[in-house]
Amino acid sequence: MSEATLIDRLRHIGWRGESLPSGGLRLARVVAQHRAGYELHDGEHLFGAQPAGHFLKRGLDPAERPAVGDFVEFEPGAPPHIQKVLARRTVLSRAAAGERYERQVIATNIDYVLVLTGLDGDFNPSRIERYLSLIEDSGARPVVLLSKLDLTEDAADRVAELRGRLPGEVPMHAINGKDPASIAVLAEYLRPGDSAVLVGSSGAGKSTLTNTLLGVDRMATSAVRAHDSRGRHTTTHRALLQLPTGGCLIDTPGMRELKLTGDENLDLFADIDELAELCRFADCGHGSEPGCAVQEALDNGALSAERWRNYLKLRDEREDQAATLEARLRRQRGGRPIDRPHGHRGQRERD
Ligand SMILES: Nc1nc2c(ncn2[C@@H]2O[C@H](COP(=O)(O)OP(=O)(O)OP(=O)(O)O)[C@@H](O)[C@H]2O)c(=O)[nH]1
Ligand SMILES: [Zn+2]
Repeated sequence: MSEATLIDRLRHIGWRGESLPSGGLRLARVVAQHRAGYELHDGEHLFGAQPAGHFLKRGLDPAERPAVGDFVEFEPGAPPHIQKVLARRTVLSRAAAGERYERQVIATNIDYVLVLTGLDGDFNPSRIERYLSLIEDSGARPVVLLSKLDLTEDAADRVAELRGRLPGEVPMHAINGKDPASIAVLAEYLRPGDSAVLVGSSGAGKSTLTNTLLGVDRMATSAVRAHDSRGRHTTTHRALLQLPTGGCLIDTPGMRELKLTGDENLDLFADIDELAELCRFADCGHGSEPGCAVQEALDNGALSAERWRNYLKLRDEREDQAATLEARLRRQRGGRPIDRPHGHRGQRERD
């Protein structure tokens, strides 16, 4: 096969590089990760692969291991072995569940995160703010999608409420996920070579919208559903979908439970920080202190009580994560010789 064809195929699944690897290595994208290994896609075929030994070394920062979305150089064979992870253009991460702090890479090289919420009972601005806070430092751009426009009578009010709450630069679209007209609305985020992930709670309409974007008819939809119940196998099939618009959609189970990492600035709430600067006391607790600018804004409606509560919640969660992270770094510094093999590690994590 010609080099041009290989490059063209890789570009369709989001590769932005110029030249293919030499020395017998080949290039592919990680589309799924299982306990038993990785699934790679080269733009044409899906196949299993194992990480080379150096990725399994103890003490290696988990963030350096191959992750969903990565472009990797692999050595063909049975099985193929991943040798190298190419530089990532964006990294989505979250705090791993559990008592021990761990920052986990969920997906890389994602251009757009489509945050989907139903305009019906699922509508929840606080959840949208949580997603946006997580995406904040990833390099990926968030797009807020409000589904079930056709089912909701007060859609316009909800859209206006959210528009007033989110920063103006975050694109927002109210859609009917079943209507093929949505494809045109979303096409600018799904252009050839772009990668998107679709996140949102159960029932928000992720499968429905995915099928619409794929142009799958109803029969095929139920076939996809039947597959879904079989779990792991489905992830394989649906892990990287090449859409007719030219972009690709990455479906990773990692996006389902999202915890802050402790590194977020909560930029979304910068106005609240500015407000707090105006309080009479520098250490104002924003409770019953006189001259509290936050209370004043809550009283006169400039700041909504719900948004304030969500800010406090996300801030507490971030502080907890940051404290756990700090404690872990201290343990690492204390417990290891200075001349340790991965000396760059602590440095990176402090960034
Ligand atoms: N009328 C209408 N129904 C929708 C729309 N989006 C989703 N639905 C319906 O809402 C229900 C849930 O949609 P799904 O696509 O299964 O939701 P999901 O986000 O994939 O849910 P999980 O698979 O549990 O994560 C289905 O009955 C869809 O037909 C929409 O925009 N309009
Ligand atoms: Zn105050």
